[in-house]
Amino acid sequence: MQISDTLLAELEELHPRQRTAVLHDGNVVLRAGPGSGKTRTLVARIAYILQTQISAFRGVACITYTNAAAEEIRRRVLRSGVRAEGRITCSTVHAFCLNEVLRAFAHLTGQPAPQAGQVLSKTATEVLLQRCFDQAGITETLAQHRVPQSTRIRRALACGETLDSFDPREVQAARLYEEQLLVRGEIDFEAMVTRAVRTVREHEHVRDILRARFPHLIVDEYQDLGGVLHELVVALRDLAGITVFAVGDTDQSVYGFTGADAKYLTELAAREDFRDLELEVNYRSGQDIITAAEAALGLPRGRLAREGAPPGDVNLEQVEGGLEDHARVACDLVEQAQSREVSPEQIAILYPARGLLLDAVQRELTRRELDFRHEGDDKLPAGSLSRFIQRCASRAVTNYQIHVAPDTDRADMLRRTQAPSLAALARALTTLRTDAQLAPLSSRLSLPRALQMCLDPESLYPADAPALDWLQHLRTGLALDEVAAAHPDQDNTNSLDALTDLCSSKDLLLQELARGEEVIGKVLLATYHAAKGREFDTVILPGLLKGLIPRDIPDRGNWRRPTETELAEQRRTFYVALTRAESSVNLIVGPGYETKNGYWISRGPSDFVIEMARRLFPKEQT
Ligand SMILES: Nc1ncnc2c1ncn2[C@@H]1O[C@H](COP(=O)(O)OP(=O)(O)OP(=O)(O)O)[C@@H](O)[C@H]1O
Repeated sequence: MQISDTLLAELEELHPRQRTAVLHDGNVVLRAGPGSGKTRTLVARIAYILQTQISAFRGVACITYTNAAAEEIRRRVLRSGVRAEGRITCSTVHAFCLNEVLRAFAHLTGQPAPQAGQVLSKTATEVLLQRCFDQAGITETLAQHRVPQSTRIRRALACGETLDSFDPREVQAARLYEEQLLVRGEIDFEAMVTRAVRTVREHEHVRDILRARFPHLIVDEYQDLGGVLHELVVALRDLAGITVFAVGDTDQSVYGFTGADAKYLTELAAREDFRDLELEVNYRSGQDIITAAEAALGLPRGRLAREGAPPGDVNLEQVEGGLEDHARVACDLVEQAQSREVSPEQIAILYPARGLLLDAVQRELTRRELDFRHEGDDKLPAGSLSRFIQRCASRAVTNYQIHVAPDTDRADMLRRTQAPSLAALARALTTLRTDAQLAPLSSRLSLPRALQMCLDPESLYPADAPALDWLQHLRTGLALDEVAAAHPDQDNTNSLDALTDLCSSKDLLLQELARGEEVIGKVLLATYHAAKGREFDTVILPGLLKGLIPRDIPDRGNWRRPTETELAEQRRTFYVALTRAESSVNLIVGPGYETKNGYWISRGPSDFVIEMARRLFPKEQT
């Protein structure tokens, strides 16, 4: 089979080790540090397999940690000149389990596929868990604070792991919860995976069909998988004979609180039927940034920047006061970067967790009229339908902005725009309809046309038009009520009405609906976790204070110091944040901060920064 020129050129540009990973005929574990081109290699591998290794009737399944990562990988594979429409199934593990296993084989396994509204929303999950807590006699804490712990117990139960380290009452509550799901005919995101594993293990014909459809499985961010997901991958490998390509970095394992464990990546790499490959060059960051990040991690990996890369800056800023000072300095740094012509979307202000620091930074950005995008802003309803609507709003607003821009700016705006394409939106709507078990809107061609008529009409909606009118038009034009009514995910069944209520009660403008999705011209404000997998010219880290990072852990209504394991995970999260920077990373420290009740906590700078400085400058007093 022929390789396209684009893919050939890409293979030539890759490092020989990356190329080996792409071309290896068999299972691969690719372990590598930040910025080493794991994602780039993974994309090339998918394109290579689709073009040369399997027939046009077969495909590749790719499992990623987030929907955004799935969309990005699909976009990049399609850009590499591969005719892959319909042959690449790129989704989160939950979507994979629901659509490719539970739904796809419901008729063969006799297990009913989740129907409208049966996939519990976050709130419904918490309500049910609370009932199980009550039955198990747990009164000292609310169930909503223990969801991650309950998830960990359920995963341990599903994998048959020892439960000794858990509170027996919480184990009982988790068992009750599982029973209740079955009795009520409901499912939640966790149960999707456990039921999918059981289906693959117990049904040979399911395995045969899966292998025929997807002879290759690609898994990104493997270090963030928990035991159940690892079981699924192992079952697909050992029982179904699917070739696995797993990518990850144990140093970037940051989801331990949900039961994820980097040991599964190490286990896979140790297997004889896997080729274990490592990448050593960091193509993203300057050498000074890499060295500082490794010092913060406390593990000198000795990774090298690409040859000729500028060393980059690591700046330490000390403030005298509390979080308001951190916010002021962070905004000064944004303005300085902009004066060096770094575009706003190349600047990220990252924070460890919600709270007073985030509030202070948001206030200061707003006061200075610095346009920013706060990711994780959960004022809008959750769920894939709500997100689809926000992406549509983003396209509508971008179109309008380009339309009213001076002629001279248009070419540049078009080049830089990251508003979703009609094709991407059409794919998202098709997925929503498939999940809701609805027939396609009509013929293949008419879906992009229906989208075009809603989003790019001749007379465009101004960015400051009321969002309500626009949303009503979209609801009808794309038959979204049908999707909401039939969708199994409760978040989606509720979100359309919730969004409409919000638009009318808060008089939201179209641009406010689009806000969370717009990128260009906006500084990013996000958690360390949300910044994972991304890169920015300049990274600003305010609030590096003991108590905030490493931060204390809420536990049964109180706060406690992190355990060793939690501390190590927080350190890795800090490492992830540092390694997002290409040219400049800015650490802001100070003497302490004021709590909500006005108490001054003077615990000084973060231990992570102090340890980092000691390792970098062992002879100097820090
Ligand atoms: N062989 C290469 N030559 C030049 N640039 C490369 C090469 N491989 C990757 N890059 C670039 O390095 C940057 C980081 O790559 P990528 O995002 O794939 O890394 P990653 O390993 O997935 O990072 P992380 O784990 O930190 O998310 C990207 O800008 C990518 O284009």
